[in-house]
Amino acid sequence: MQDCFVNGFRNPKQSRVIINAWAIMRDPNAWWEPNKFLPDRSLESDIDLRGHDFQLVPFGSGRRSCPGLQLGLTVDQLVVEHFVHCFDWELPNGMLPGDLDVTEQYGIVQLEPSFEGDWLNDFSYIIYILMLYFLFGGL
Ligand code: HEM
Repeated sequence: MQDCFVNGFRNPKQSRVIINAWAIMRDPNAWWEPNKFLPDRSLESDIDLRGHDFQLVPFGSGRRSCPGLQLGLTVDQLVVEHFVHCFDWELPNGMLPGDLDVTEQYGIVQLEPSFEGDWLNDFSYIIYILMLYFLFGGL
């Protein structure tokens, strides 16, 4: 392992580098009206989310990208389909979508169990363990 330079910035060996996907997703050079929630922007797009187009990297890119990509996409789709199919959604007490507080909060998502609560309900953690089980033949 060696130090390296990226765009003139020195990265000492063994540095931990965190890609700021939030900033990439809000870069006006990469996205039209980046601060607006426009799901339709994906309809006509040929941007690849498997790590080949760097303006959209939900699963990372390269050798350490997410091995659960296909499972993640499948499960997400199934969950949303079931939610839409099984429930009638509405906001309470005549609330309008604009009344919802969707203010962002600063933070980093970590994949680890919550030992304080009912961690069995932590769906991500169970999926993660299953993935390890299948990958390494049972841990
Ligand atoms: C929509 C769902 C998911 C998203 C958005 C997601 C996203 C990510 C991202 C961004 C990374 C880091 C990639 C990097 O460092 O470049 C990652 C790594 C990883 N993900 Fe996922 N993931 C998802 C679902 C899953 C699932 C379902 C599993 C397991 C069944 C999984 C297992 C892993 C593992 C083991 C790594 C570490 C890979 C490594 O460091 O070599 N992920 N994921």
